[in-house]
Amino acid sequence: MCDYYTKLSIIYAIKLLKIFLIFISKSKRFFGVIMVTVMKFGGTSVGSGERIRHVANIVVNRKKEDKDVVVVVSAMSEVTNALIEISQQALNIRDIDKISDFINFIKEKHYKAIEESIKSEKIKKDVKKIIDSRIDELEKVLIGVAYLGELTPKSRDYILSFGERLSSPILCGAIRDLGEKSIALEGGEAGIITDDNFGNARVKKLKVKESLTPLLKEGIIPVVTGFIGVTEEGNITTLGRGGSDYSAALIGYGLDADIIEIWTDVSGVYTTDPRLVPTAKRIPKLSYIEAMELAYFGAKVLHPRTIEPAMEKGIPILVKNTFEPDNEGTLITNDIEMSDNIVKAISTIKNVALINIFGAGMVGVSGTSARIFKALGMYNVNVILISQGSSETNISIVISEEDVDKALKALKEEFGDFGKKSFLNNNLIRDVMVDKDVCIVSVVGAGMKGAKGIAGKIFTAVSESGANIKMIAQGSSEVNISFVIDEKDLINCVRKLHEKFIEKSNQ
Ligand SMILES: Nc1ncnc2c1ncn2[C@@H]1O[C@H](COP(=O)(O)OP(=O)(O)O)[C@@H](O)[C@H]1O
Ligand SMILES: N[C@@H](CC(=O)OP(=O)(O)O)C(=O)O
Repeated sequence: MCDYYTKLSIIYAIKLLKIFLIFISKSKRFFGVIMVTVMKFGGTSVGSGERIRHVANIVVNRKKEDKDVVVVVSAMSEVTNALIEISQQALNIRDIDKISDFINFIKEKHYKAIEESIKSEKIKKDVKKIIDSRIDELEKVLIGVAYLGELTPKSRDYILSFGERLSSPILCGAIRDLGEKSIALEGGEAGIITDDNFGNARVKKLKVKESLTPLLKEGIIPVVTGFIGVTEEGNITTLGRGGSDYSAALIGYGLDADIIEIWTDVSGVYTTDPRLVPTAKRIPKLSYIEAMELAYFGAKVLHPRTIEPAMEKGIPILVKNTFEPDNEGTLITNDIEMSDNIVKAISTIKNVALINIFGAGMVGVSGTSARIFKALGMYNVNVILISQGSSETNISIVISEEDVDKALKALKEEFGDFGKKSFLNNNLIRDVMVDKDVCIVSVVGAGMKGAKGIAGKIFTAVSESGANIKMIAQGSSEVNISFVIDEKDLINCVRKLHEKFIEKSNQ
């Protein structure tokens, strides 16, 4: 009996708490504080008209829960890759017929999406008008590239921006079709102002609050292009591949959002890429630091720069599956959830190169590393991993494979010609060796901090998988150990680590 009354009072206490929380949220709104959810949908989530309509339904349902919603959308899947390819072809082959074929393909794809996602003839007509004018603009730029035989980083970014500038009006139309007010905006119009580092622009200013708050106050759902920003001079920039997640984080930061949701094609952040290891499991909770390490070291589900703005303001990030919206996904916050597993996840980066810089001349010469990194920085070469031997005769770095030529040029300019392998030449750098068929494997988990013997166990498992470790680095955060192996050994190595540290969790 007593049990019955205890249960009843708990139920009533929970109900009262819920009412109290709703009251707080409504009164916040009453006092002019906007409660915002930023929802970012990736390329696969808007990969067809049917999917766009499904996404519009998710957005509209959220709006009906009395939430202010800002949507950030990527290009339809494969469109950004196709834009990269055609811009390169316009430059190299300079074939106008190829450009016409591409334009027809893009037009058909987006027209089909409009037909499938929007029912109202009036809205369809409005959206087609926008799409027509953007595709016309795109065709002119591509023809310009072919005639001039010139593709600058600035014009390349302009071309790449069309992916998102075509998908956003369609999603906006589909939301309007479901009865909500919506406006499509470009990243710059939403207040993302960047420097002019085309291809990988950095944010200079955020005017997100000024741009979006008036719309939210009128009950409008802004649909913002992910991936792109604008310079103060008005040139479109891109934020790096996969950068729409970062756009969502910037908008969340600018609006002091309550939550930033990343809607994708998997049910959250997994213990490793589920495409690589089918037994990978969803991680229900991650700390910002763990998520940052995973994203930095290749977990494609999150763009590496997404975490920082959210972390700075303590805004939770929730990774959700568009095709399984009831799945809880992964919640990323400041809290460090200690699980039974010391190792929480494994991520990988392919298409990298290991550069080994040798030279006995480097011993005791202060500032050599600084000169190496300065030289690489001048050529915009991003260094992913660094390791220096204690003898100081060797520094190893890992960079993106596509940056190798630039890196060699930078080092030659700074240190003169190397390769003359004699100490008599008195060169600071005696030789530089490049290993291209390698990849990075990173093992991440907050529990690794201070855990004795974990590195030994990891490397034993790596050797059991048959892989040979070529370089090791441990980040200063101590929640990550990264190493380089041959790319051919990648799958076996990751599967072995996953089996040993995650599936059989007796670490
Ligand atoms: N640890 C991981 N957890 C989840 N997904 C991962 C992980 N590592 C890599 N991925 C890959 O990231 C993909 C989602 O990222 P992406 O293709 O950029 O999605 P979107 O188009 O929605 O932005 C997944 O399909 C998955 O294969
Ligand atoms: N469309 C851009 C930006 C992006 O973030 O896309 P996605 O969300 O589909 O990864 C790209 O492919 O790089």
